[in-house]
This record gives sequence, C-alpha cells and structure tokens, in this order.
Amino acid sequence: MSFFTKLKDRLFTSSSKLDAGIDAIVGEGEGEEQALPVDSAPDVPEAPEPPRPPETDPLGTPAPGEPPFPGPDEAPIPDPAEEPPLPGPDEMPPEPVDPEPVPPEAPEPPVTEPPQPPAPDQVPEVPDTPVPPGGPQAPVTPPGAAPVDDDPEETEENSPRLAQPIPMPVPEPEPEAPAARGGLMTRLFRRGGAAAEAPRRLMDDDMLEELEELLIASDMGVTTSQRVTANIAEGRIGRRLTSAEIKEALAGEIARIMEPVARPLPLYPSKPQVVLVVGVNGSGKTTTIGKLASQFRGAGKSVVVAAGDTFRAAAVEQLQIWGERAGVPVMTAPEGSDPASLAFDAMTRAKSEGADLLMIDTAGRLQNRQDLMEELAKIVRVIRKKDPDAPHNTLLVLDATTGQNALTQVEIFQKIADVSGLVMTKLDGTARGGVLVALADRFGLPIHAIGVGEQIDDLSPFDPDEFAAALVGTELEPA
Ligand SMILES: Nc1nc2c(ncn2[C@@H]2O[C@H](COP(=O)(O)OP(=O)(O)OP(=O)(O)O)[C@@H](O)[C@H]2O)c(=O)[nH]1
Repeated sequence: MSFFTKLKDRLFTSSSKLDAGIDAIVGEGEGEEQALPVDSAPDVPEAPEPPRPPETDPLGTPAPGEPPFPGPDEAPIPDPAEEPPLPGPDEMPPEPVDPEPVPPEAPEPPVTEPPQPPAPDQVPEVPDTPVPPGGPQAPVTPPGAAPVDDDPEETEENSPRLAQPIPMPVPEPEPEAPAARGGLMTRLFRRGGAAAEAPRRLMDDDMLEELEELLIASDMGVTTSQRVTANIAEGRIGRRLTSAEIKEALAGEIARIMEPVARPLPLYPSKPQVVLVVGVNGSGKTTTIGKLASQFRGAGKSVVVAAGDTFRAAAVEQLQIWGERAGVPVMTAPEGSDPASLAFDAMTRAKSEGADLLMIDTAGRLQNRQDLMEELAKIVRVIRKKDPDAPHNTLLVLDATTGQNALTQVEIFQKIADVSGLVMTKLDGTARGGVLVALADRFGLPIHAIGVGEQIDDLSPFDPDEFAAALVGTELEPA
C-alpha cells in the first residue's frame, strides 16, 4: 500500500470531519437557495453588472471561445440586447397560472421545446466543467506569492471576502431560444455528468463563515482558519460551487501553506550526525526513534540509539524493543542516572564505531520545566565536547491528538531547546489533524515526518500535497 493510501485511510477521522462538514455547508445552502421564492429577489438589480454570456442557455454552458469559468454571472442572465431588463420586486409581473410559488429555477418550458426532463428542484447549473486549480479566473494565489508568514497585511479589513461586494446570481432563467440549445446529444452531455447533479452553493460571507468555523473545529486555529478562508474566497466569491470544488480549493490552500515547511530530515556529513529527540511524555518519541532508526538502517546507515530518559525504566525497555526491531544498538544507563553522562558515552561509542547517526531519546517531564531545561542543556554541553556542532538536529515530537496544545508545546520547547524540526505522530484516529496546518502557518518550522500508526513503517517524510488531499478527503492530483 502506498503511504498516500495509508495516510488517506488513517486520516479518515480528520478528513471525514472536513468532508462531511463541507458537504453539509453546500447542501444546507443549496436548500436555502432553492427555497427562495421568485419574488424574493430584490437584490438582483443591485448586483454589479457582470459581463454577460452571449446566449441565454439556462444551463449556463459557455459558448465557444467564452471563458470557461465565469464568475458571479454564471447563472443565466438574459442579454439586455435580446431580453427586457429584469423587473424589480415591484415590477414583477403577476405569477403565471400556477397558484403555487414557482421556484425560480423551474420556468415553464416553451411549448416549442422537445420533451425535457422537468427540473422543478434544480437551480440552473453553472457549466459542468470542474474548476482546475489555478484556473484563469480562480487562482488560489498569484504565482510567486510570498509565503503566508510574509503577509502581515492580510487582515479582516482587506480580506477579499469582506472587501468585495457579493454579487448575487440571478436565479431567473429565461425561456430558451430553441436555436441556442444545441442537439439532443449536446443536451445529454450537459446534463449527464455527476457534476451536473452536484449541489452548489453561492460563495458568500455566510458560507465563508461556516467554512471558517469548520476549519477551526478541525483544529486549524482561528488565525490560520481565517487566512485559509480568505484565500479560498479570492476569485471565487459570488460563484456557485460544488463541495468538490470547495474541497479542491481547500486542499490547494493547505498544500500551499505546508509547502515551505515540508523538508526531510537534513543529513550532514558529520559522523555521527547527532539527533536529539525531545517532546512531552507519550508524544511518540521512542516510537519515532525506532521508526527512523529502521528507515536509516534500510538506507544503509549505521545508527546508535541512546535511551536518555533514564527516569522511566519502562521508557528504556520500550526503546530496547524498538532497537531490536530496527536492528540497531540501544545504549542504556541505570534508572535515575545522569542522562548527560549516557549521552557522552553514546557519543564516544558512535564516534569510535564510525556510526552515521546517533539518536538520543530524552525525558519529557514538562511538569518541571526548569529541570528539563537544565537536563537538555547539560546533554548538549557534554556532546559538544566531542563535536562542537552537535546536536545537528533537535527534533520535537508532537502528538496530533493534543490539538491546539501542540502549539503551546512548540512554544515551550523552543525556549528550552533549539528545536530544528518537527515530527507529528498519531495523525491516525484523530479529528484534529488540522493542527499541523496551524503549526506550519504559525511557526514555519520544518516538518520532517508524520506518523500514522504504531508499526515500524507508519512514519513517512512529510509531503504537503499528500497531506492536504488526505486531510480534506480529495484525490491526489496527478503529478
Ligand atoms: N496510533 C498511533 N500511536 C502512536 C504513534 N506514535 C506513537 N504511538 C503510540 O503512542 C504511545 C507513546 O509512544 P512513545 O513512543 O512511547 O512516546 P514517548 O514520547 O517516548 O513517551 P515516554 O516514553 O513516556 O516519554 C505508544 O503506545 C505508541 O505506540 C502513531 O503515529 N500513531
């Protein structure tokens, strides 16, 4: 099984939350729009005048040469050259014979029409064509845009979704001219695809607010959720989108935020390269060391591991088990002994054996932050006696199930250790996977790897596109 498939399966709890949440947002909005009676369209005349399609096809199919992704004018708007202007609320002509309120999307078909599947519950559809990421009218971000962190100007004031007037689509299709409808096959294809059936919802402030709340609920954090939502709104506001289109936009935006931090653990020529592994108790340090050791071994590197959490006999035993699995030696010291002394011995052995890597496990007792800080500082001091550049990496291991708490852990560990990169574990089985997006957005620290299970091969280098697609529940775009 590819790691993406595994990631997608295991991120199910997070992705199903976003997946179902977006479906609900779109479904709910569509219900509201469809319930809109004909005479409740007083906003229509206030909508900014959009460029109009040259034809009045109520399916909104663009004519040849027309831009494929029209904006708010997607809903069919009569050409003023051919049709009288839309009446205002007061000028509404009396309803035709039917005493029931007629949904706007169900005009009486002209008698000249060939039999047409009645669509009483169907809002006139925008073109079926899916919006490609970065399409001409819907760029997620301009090419060459500065990374998210570099954009302090992006505030609620200048957020496109707040600054831009919200053009309302005109839900009133005109009776179509038979000549403009094309042949039977054309119409069959227009209506045939699944996308034609998919519910759509107008992207407006209400919808964006719901989307923002959904992202916050998936642990993306308030600031990141606002930023992501504002970026998604760009170029899409006023358009009617399917949930698949929103998910695609969301995945694209998440991948864009994650791209700069997706960096594998850098390898240096130093022998041994010293990797200090820090994190709170239970975050997955031991497991991550075991998985990494196994992968480095698989890549032909020689590895030594030091069980630096000398305060917990169980932690040492667990590391020994992982060492056996990975086929690497694990150096231990008596319970309660000085971890710095063990680190020094491990450094001596790794050097004398010419090992490529030395990974040092540490305690994670945040309850006594001062002790932990001194302990880590001492480990660093002693290994620098052997190599002034050590440790070459200080990996902070975070548990995804802690959600927003992971942000606090980064802050604390950045103060007590020189954190150079992150590993996030336990992304399987949590609905809080969005926290990784918040971490990337807020700290910009490299994310080297993610863990999605307890097995030795359940750790993979972090891939932003895979992660974004798995988190949102979309398919991975072919490279
Ligand atoms: N589901 C899941 N469980 C994980 C993952 N990584 C680690 N675990 C489990 O989390 C628990 C704690 O992992 P450890 O590796 O012992 O964590 P630690 O940080 O070394 O903990 P201490 O030794 O107490 O400091 C263990 O039961 C692991 O099997 C993961 O990616 N997914």
